[in-house]
Amino acid sequence: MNSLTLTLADEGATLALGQALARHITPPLIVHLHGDLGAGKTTLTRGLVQALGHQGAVKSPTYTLVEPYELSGMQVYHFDLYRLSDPEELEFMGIRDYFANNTLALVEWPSKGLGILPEADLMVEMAYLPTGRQAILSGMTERGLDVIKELAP
Ligand SMILES: Nc1ncnc2c1ncn2[C@@H]1O[C@H](COP(=O)(O)OP(=O)(O)OP(=O)(O)O)[C@@H](O)[C@H]1O
Repeated sequence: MNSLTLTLADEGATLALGQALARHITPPLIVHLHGDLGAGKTTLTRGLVQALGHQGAVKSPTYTLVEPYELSGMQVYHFDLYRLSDPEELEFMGIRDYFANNTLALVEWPSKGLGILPEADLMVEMAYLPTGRQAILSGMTERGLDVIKELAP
């Protein structure tokens, strides 16, 4: 199975998916989070980051581009590239240095970094449903496919 389609009835279900991901993720892993404004990308990230042990709030780093966390012995970077006007800006911030061995990278709006942002292991596409949200998870590499296998019911 290369992908998994899930219906998330409410915010709690999105948080629970983040928690489930936290249980099955081993770094290095790059997760791209696609979806319109308000589709639930930050909520999913919050569930994941808090399940890894972060106690405080999790906000989208829209202006700072990246929020770093050190959790469960790994380096976690939460990117929000919404305000990136040119993918070249990622070169200036030394993007490659963020994708080291022990790193989990969660990237909102990866389409803004096209061509420079490293490819995803796992792609998550969030979309609106008449009630709630849908999440489609796709494994893009062996490492990403392993996560899908673990998550599959
Ligand atoms: N499965 C769900 N059903 C209904 N509402 C949800 C669901 N998941 C998250 N939400 C709600 O959707 C709203 C927007 O979520 P969130 O901020 O995570 O979106 P986002 O994709 O990060 O948006 P942006 O691109 O603007 O940062 C929040 O109020 C959140 O509680």
